[in-house]
Amino acid sequence: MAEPLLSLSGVTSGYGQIQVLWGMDLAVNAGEVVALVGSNGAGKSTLLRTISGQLAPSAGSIRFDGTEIGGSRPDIILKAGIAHVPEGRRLFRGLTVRDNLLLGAYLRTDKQAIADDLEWVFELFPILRERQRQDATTLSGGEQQMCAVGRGIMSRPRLLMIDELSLGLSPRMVEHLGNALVALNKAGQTILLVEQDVMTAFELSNRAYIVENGRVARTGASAELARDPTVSDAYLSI
Ligand SMILES: Nc1ncnc2c1ncn2[C@@H]1O[C@H](COP(=O)(O)OP(=O)(O)OP(=O)(O)O)[C@@H](O)[C@H]1O
Repeated sequence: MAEPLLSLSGVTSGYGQIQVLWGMDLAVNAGEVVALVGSNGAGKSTLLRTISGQLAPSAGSIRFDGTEIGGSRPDIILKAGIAHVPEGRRLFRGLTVRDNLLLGAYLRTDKQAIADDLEWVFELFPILRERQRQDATTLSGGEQQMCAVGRGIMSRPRLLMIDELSLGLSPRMVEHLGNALVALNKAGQTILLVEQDVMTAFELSNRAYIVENGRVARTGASAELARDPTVSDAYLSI
């Protein structure tokens, strides 16, 4: 079998003296949607930050497309093809929706392809086309999430990582974003998704990892995990 697009083996990481990840193993194959679920503080965001280079792993290996990227700078990792949509969206105040989206393409020089990708983002999220000249931080929470995901898409990543897609959003907005993710994946986008809402995570993904205390507690096909009563008893209420 081909090597996974992303593979982590024995990754440990944290913040100074505080160790959060204790030997994480994880793989994402090209074309998959993989979800990370687990309670608050389990280490899911820390894992994404370690993959995208905001944190350097203290041990273990992170391979992307056959190359070791663990400890590389964030811009190198972005250039290698990993985009990180952070928790809390982090849009730039004082910049329009359009300029926030274009910032996602700041490492690219292929003007026509950038224009095509902007059009693709507007197709996925038509409200962003309407609001493109508005300050991005004046958008509603759901629209800001669309803009943050769109900014990630604008780097034309081979792996799109999204932290907390549904946090604080209405069910209708979550459905809308979920549909966009399905469309993106159908177009070939590989996605690693951190999602607090376990059922949404299982519905949107092919496989899932349940993270507990910085370790993988369970992994498997999302459809099977969703049917497993030990999983639903333990995690559906978090
Ligand atoms: N900047 C930081 N400095 C120190 N400790 C941190 C920092 N960010 C997170 N932590 C700690 O790391 C642990 C894991 O946090 P992390 O945000 O990765 O969890 P999570 O699984 O993403 O949960 P949540 O959904 O609540 O964000 C927590 O104990 C948290 O307090």
